[in-house]
Amino acid sequence: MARRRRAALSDKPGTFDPEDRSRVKHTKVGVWDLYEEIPRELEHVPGASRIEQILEIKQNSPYLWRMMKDIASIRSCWFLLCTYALVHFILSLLPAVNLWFSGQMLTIVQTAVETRTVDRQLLLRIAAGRIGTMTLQRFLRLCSSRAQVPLERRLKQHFTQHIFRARARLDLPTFDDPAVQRQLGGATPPGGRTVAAQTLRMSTDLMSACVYVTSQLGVLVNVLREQEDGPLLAALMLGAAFLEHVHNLGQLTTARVWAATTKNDDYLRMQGYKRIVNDPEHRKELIAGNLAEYLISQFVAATRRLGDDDGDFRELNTERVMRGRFHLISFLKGPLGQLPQIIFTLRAAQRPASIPVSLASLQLIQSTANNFTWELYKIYERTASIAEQLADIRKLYNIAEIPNKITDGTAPFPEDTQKIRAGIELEFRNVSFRYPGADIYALQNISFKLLAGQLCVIVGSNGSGKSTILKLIIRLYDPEEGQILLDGKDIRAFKLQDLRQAISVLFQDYTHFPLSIRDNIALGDPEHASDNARIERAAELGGASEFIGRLPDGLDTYLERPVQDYYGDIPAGTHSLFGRKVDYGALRAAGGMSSTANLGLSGGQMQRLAVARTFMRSVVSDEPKVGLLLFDEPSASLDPTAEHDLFVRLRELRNNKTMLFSSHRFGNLTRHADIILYMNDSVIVESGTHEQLLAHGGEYARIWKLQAQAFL
Ligand SMILES: Nc1ncnc2c1ncn2[C@@H]1O[C@H](COP(=O)(O)OP(=O)(O)OP(=O)(O)O)[C@@H](O)[C@H]1O
Repeated sequence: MARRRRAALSDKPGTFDPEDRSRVKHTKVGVWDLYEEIPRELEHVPGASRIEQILEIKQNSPYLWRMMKDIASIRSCWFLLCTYALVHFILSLLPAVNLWFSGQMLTIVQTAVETRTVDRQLLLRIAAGRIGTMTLQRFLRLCSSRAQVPLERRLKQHFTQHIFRARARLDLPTFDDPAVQRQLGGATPPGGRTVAAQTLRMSTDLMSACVYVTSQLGVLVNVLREQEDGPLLAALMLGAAFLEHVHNLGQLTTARVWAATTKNDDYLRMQGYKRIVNDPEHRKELIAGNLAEYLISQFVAATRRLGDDDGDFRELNTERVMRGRFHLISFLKGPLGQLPQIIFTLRAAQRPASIPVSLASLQLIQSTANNFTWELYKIYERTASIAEQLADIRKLYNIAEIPNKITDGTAPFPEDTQKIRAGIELEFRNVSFRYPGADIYALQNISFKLLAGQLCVIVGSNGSGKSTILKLIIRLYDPEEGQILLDGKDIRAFKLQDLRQAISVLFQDYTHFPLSIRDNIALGDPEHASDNARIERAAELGGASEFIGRLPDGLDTYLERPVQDYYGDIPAGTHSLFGRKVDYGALRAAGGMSSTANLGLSGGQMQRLAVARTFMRSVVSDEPKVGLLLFDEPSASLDPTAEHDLFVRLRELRNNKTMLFSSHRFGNLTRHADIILYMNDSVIVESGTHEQLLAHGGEYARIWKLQAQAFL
């Protein structure tokens, strides 16, 4: 397995401070600044970092065992796994068999030179044996690739499910936590191959290397036993081969903790210019602003100023490492490699009567020694990649155990399922809350009570905390202080599953899933996802039926295809393929543009779909499971008629459900509200009914008059 450079973030504790000159070495690499950590322990002891890696391997090896057990438990993996391992075991023995044949062949030649006779039988057997091993080798390679493909596919399926499950179960604050994101990222290494497939290859490579080394050693001992001066020659040859690898060792021992950055203004701006020119997102401004000529001249000038320093970090760093390879040993290793032959020749000249070994066997010993040390060196050199691989396995398993920050409750909700028909009572008691990592309170000492079946509208300026109230009710986050009660009981006591089942929420920043419109609506109530009648009714109530009917694929239209089409060298006249517009540059996807832009759905239409999904959950159902409806600006993108229709429909359909709206609009809804909360700067400033607040003549009354005048 090729050695993979650890560029990812490690999950080790501690920090890395590039400014710490005592611990970090700084090197200029073109426009880049490379900071490499000097290993803390045994800094000047060669191989110290290897010891560290070996300890890491030991620590993580139980995870390898767990993965092997998991692999073995996958359907029909056992057979494939055994075949694959056996094939590689035999394959790694074959070089030694070949070597043995070579030795036999040399003996025949030697006898032929000395006695002028050839043992034909033996020669034929050896020839047949060599052909046999070559054929077997080809056959085994074929078997290996036949077993490897399905084996890796099954591993990928199994561990993709593992990752999917691990990600899907995380709650919002946990998922948003940068440390968790880093942990999740670390469990899915770049390059597409799964950790399991890489582990499989690593394990087989390692097994093959061990078998290879042992068998080569066997042959070497066998050959040397028959030679008088063999041990001396073997020592010389092993020494020469070892020297070659010592030279490489120096190259490959690089710091494991490092970081590179660039502050070069020209380089940064050039990358920015490239993005502007490549990204379709910026094309409008580029053309409208007549920026092309300016950008070209700036780009050319920056390239000129940078000269040879311009380049991606990896590219420049590789060049730097390659330059460093030429040092003394690289000049010496050639002549040193010839030393055994020179000594052999000198000894032969000194004592021609007792030439210790034939020149042919000398070659055999030399190539065996070379192979032997090379494989040994490779095993040693692999410790770094084995340590990394085992750490990857640990990370893969650990993501399934990331604890959620929102802890689950134990009490069922509602205690009496029939009671939900009458709505849910909601109370906030002195609730204060800050978003994770924020210093400022989003809610401060919020208290209000909503009786079952009441309609509440929260109004207030941007950022005053309206949406946050809704997010706390559904327990996306928990309050820092205070309590939220449903039917008189703290919501933290309830089972999360039950709580979220009883509440329906339409977020202001709702998202549509990259699925068909049908699935998007159906996900409002996964239990009835295949009930088309319900889906159609929800679409109708959401005011979405009409425009859905005009789409060529109707409910089966994909809002955003989760899979891109791939194109080869198709002629430019092809404007559509598979019923979709051909996107020649594939840049649209690269620029993050969704295909809803192609669909041509307006913001209001998208909002109607979101409302339809909410209706699927809350009002289409015959057996009411939802008792509290939360709407965050549900009409922000709707025209006045659509907004009016939506509110009328909502009031008609809600029965006794408790409803809570966050809104910027006064009038349409607030007039019907049992309670209005007027918020400013994270606190409730005024509360009461529309009439009460108008009579109060405070901020609510002032803004209501302002809005009313604007529409008069
Ligand atoms: N995910 C978040 N992380 C950190 N701070 C946030 C987050 N979401 C909101 N905030 C902050 O919390 C405060 C309240 O935000 P909230 O979204 O509740 O306001 P809002 O009244 O709904 O505003 P709007 O009318 O613009 O929707 C704001 O200061 C906002 O910047």
